[in-house]
Amino acid sequence: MTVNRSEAEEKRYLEEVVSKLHQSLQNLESKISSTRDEIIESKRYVWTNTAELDPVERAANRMEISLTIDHGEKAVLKLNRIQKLIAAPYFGRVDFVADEQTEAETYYIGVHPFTMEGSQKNVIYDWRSPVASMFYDYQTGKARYSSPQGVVEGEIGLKRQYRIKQSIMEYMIESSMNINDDVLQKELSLTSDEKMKNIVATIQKEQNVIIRDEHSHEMIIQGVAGSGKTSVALHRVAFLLYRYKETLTSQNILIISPNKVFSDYISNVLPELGEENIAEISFDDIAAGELAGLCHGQTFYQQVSELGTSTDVCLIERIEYKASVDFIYELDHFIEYIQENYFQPVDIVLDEVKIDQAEIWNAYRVSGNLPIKLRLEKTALKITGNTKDIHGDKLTAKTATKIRTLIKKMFKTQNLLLLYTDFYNYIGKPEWFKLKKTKTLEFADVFPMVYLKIRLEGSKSYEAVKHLLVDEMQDYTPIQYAVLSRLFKCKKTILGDSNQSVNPYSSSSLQVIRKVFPSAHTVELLRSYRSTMEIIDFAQKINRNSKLIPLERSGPSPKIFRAEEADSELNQINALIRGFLESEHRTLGIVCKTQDQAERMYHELCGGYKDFFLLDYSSDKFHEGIIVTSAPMAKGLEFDRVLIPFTDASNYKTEMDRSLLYIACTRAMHVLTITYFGEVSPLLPPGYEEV
Ligand SMILES: Nc1ncnc2c1ncn2[C@@H]1O[C@H](COP(=O)(O)OP(=O)(O)OP(=O)(O)O)[C@@H](O)[C@H]1O
Repeated sequence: MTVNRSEAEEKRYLEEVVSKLHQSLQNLESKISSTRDEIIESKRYVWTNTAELDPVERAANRMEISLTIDHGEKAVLKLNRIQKLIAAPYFGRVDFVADEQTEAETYYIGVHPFTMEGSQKNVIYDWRSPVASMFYDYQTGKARYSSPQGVVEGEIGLKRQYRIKQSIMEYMIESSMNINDDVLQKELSLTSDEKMKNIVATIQKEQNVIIRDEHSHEMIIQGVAGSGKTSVALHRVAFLLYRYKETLTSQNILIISPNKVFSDYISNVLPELGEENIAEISFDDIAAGELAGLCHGQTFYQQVSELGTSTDVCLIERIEYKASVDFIYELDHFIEYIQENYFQPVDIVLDEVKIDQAEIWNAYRVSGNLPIKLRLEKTALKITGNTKDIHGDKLTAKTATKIRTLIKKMFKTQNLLLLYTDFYNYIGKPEWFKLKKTKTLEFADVFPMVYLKIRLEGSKSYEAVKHLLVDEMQDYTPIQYAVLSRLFKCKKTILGDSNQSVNPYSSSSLQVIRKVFPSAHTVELLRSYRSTMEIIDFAQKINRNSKLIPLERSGPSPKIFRAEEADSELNQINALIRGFLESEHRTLGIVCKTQDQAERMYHELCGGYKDFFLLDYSSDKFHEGIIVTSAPMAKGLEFDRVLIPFTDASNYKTEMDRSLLYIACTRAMHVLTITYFGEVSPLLPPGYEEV
């Protein structure tokens, strides 16, 4: 029998669920309050009876207090979830009858699960539960899901989606009406939030496959702009934390993110899903940690800024070479070469001890494929362990230390900078290694150096990390991935879009990344959710990706405004800002090509507006309001409206500029406007000029 068939019945049922939730909330509140009293009382007891209690009793009391605190904290967590559920208890429903059963079960699906105290029956199922997967994977008709007991086959008789706000049902949609698109359209037409939000109510089938994948050791997600890569990766984390709750905690998951603003922007998603946030680190942080005390390096963004203005072909040549897969092979060859040729043993004659160079060489040869320093260590230990002095006695500690030092010195040099310089001599291209200043590397040399260091010394391990997320994969070179593989042996989810590189000279295509991770499972996301069809269409004319499928959501056509004079471009921008302030939209991104241009723009407009912010490489917060920034910084973010200034032919002309322009355009959800003075950039499509 189908329960709650009509809308009126659904509304009544919702009231019933909300009332149960309130009841549960009250119970929890009184439980928390009595737990608090209990803790205070226990502490007072220990405090006032300290003198009489023996150490065992004191320890037992402390243990009891800590257990009670633990229970209290769990109750507070549950209380927070119940409070959220009261506002929106569930968003979906499936009625499913398993093949061997006669009656359909009704499953209401929400962000968190809910069971009344003392009852076995779930009132609300967690969106990550096995049965909830059918909500994302099937319409009505034949369906199946995998449970820990095996695959369950059957039929979905009814499927519904709801939008509930402040405990009130705003709408409910039946599955027969192409629900996904309808509900999605409604969700996507809303104005942006200050932070990225969860998408549990509208996860799409192809996204669900990625979220629930349990088997891939490495998963690569190539997705077009706005296809939900970042959202999906975060939901995947939430799913894995649920699925492997016994062995995986948020402390075991690390995300390599492009910058702090991006980390702040995504920081709401996991807490919204009831999970703790995960730690983040940038590639620059990893390099700084590995090279601490040895040398400094230019950062990725400093390199991008330099390339924004430099046309130094030698610099570009150096960057391109070091961003190739062949470069890793050559560096590996060099490391093999020095292993064989830089170790030059000689006879040791010292303190009544004589060791033949052949013996040392043998010990070195059988010391295996270890990082060079460890190999030398092992060789030295082996020799000192096996050697006797001329009287047949074991070596004294002092002599053994001297011999170990001598053996380690038989390796030509362990100075990293010297070794790295030697590499370029070895390949016959000494001119390809240039320091920016004393002990400061160009960014293109930072990760080769880290790689060399790991091969020389071994690596500081990140063993606590059991799952690594890498966002914006296109901006990382093969050597960076080679470093990752050595530092992180854990499972990885790697995501990005090859069309959104902020540095085309060192970007990695999907094919290249697959060469580095040949056994990775690769998936593509082709549907774009962020921008209206008009904005997607415009962006596609700048950087075509024939595979991209826009979601059918319409809005105003992008506009290009030409300023009559240099000064009037600023007037035009002020008028567009006023238009934004009068609209219902909450975020406007003024996205310049470079950080210098963004700073200039910020200072020219500053003072005129409140909620006006500059996002630069040192920023760490994403704000609502008017945000002036550069395309490299805006990567990964989104705004209701985007305004791209200075799009004249001299500012946007190279392939790198094309990529930056594409990134800037695809940050817009609803409105895109472009301004310029002089000659329009040839990268912009014709037919959008406002007259
Ligand atoms: N299934 C979905 N339901 C609702 N919104 C979605 C869905 N998938 C993606 N979105 C929305 O689309 C927008 C883009 O998502 P996200 O930033 O995760 O995409 P991305 O592929 O990482 O983008 P980019 O590479 O362009 O930075 C976000 O507003 C996100 O909430």
